Amino acid sequence: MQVTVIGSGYVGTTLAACLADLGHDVTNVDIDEEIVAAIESGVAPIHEAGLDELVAEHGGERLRATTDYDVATRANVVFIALPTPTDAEGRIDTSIITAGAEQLGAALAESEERPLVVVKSTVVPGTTENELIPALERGSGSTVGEAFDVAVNPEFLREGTAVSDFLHPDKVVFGAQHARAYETLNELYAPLFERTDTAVVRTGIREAEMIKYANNAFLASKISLINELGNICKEFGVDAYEVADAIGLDDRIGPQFLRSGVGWGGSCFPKDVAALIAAARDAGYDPELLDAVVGVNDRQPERLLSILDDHVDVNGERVAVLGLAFKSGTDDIRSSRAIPTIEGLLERGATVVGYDPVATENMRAEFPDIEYASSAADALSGATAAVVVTDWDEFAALDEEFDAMARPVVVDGRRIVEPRAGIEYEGLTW
Ligand SMILES: NC(=O)c1ccc[n+]([C@@H]2O[C@H](COP(=O)([O-])OP(=O)(O)OC[C@H]3O[C@@H](n4cnc5c(N)ncnc54)[C@H](O)[C@@H]3O)[C@@H](O)[C@H]2O)c1
Ligand SMILES: O=c1ccn([C@@H]2O[C@H](COP(=O)(O)OP(=O)(O)O[C@H]3O[C@H](CO)[C@@H](O)[C@H](O)[C@H]3O)[C@@H](O)[C@H]2O)c(=O)[nH]1
Repeated sequence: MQVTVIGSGYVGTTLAACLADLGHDVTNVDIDEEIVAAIESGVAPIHEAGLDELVAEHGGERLRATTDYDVATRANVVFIALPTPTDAEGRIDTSIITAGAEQLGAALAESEERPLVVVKSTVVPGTTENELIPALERGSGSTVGEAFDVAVNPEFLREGTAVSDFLHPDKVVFGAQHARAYETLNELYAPLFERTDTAVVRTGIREAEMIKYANNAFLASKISLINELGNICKEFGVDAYEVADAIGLDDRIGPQFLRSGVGWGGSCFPKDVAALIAAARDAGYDPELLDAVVGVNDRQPERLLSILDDHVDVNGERVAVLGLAFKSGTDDIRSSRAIPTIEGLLERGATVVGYDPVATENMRAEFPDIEYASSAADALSGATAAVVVTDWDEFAALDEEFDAMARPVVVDGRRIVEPRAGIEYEGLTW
């Protein structure tokens, strides 16, 4: 099929490269000329395992890129994968996606066929019907069902494993109003369904929008719950990881997302939970549990630092922050727990030295005045304490590097460092 993907960030590039790999002719549209040039020359514009290979294989051939929305006139399916950030009050900011939909509508006015416009971005229930369809109609001067059809197909990939998640999903969700839209999506995903045993959820547009938020709210809540239980475990001298392993054996709970520690960050959980809370409140419902989920998450970095305070007064001392990315496997620092951790250390008068295998440059833009080390060993050398914020595998192998610390206090927010004789080790929830 002929596919256009509007927006070529984490989701749009992964989606386009994977669809090209499944045999479709795909064109990414982005306002960023560097991204367009990279894809056209077969280079992935973002770091994702397996993406380089796909873009190298299909870029410039079955995978193209352009800044011109008019390419959508040739498409059977047009995905919208534009950003949906939050505004100052936590509400979803639909200005970018609405403007993009209107521009797409104008291009679709010239379409010979009736393409299916598929909302891939994460949008709160009602957004497609109340904002995106009207924007497409304004742009095209036509109505939904006449010049184009609309569906919602939320994305569940994780950063760091985006390609593998896309090609081996637990489920795909098709939200639509008419059989024709389900059939088109089915045809598009058919090569993937032939390879994998994927659950397909056929549902309405609002339901599909809500499933995405419910998914993320549930996962964020699961982590905040295990963090709350972990904090309680700590009070009783109980190892929260032993408890998590045991409760995870219950099929109704499951073993994933039970790693307690310094909390959740990233480009999705904080933004999506905030948007769901704001949308619920606007609709007249007070989401107390989700408020608490955010509250627990916001407090974990300060708990990490208060454990550090019990060991050492860091005022005037060098403190290493191991890990700056919001999780391992990515250079993304958006809402990383390292940010409040560094802020708390600076408030205490510490001299902060950060280390991350890939996220240093991104954190430097956020905190230009702290020191950055080129290895964990350099960060630890001469430090009075270290706090561990990201679960990079290499931190598990640290050993004699701790001997170079002025005082080997290690407070671990991710259960990744191996405790050993000679270090003053304490975990956040164990
Ligand atoms: N990142 C994830 O892991 C993830 C996973 C699932 C869903 N989502 C959702 O997918 C959507 C996209 O997220 P993302 O992380 O890919 O965003 P992103 O910021 O990585 O990428 C967005 C891209 O859109 C481009 N863009 C901005 N305005 C444009 C315009 N008017 N026309 C064309 N291109 C434009 C930007 O240059 C950028 O390349 C969001 O709604 C997000 O919540 C993200
Ligand atoms: O047991 C756990 C698991 C995760 N985390 C933290 O949770 C955050 C999010 O991790 P993860 O879900 O792996 O990364 P994302 O790439 O943000 O993916 C989430 O957000 C995406 C965007 O909406 C969704 O598509 C994915 O399904 C959803 O997992 C990170 O800070 C992790 O360190 C924990 O603290 N403990």
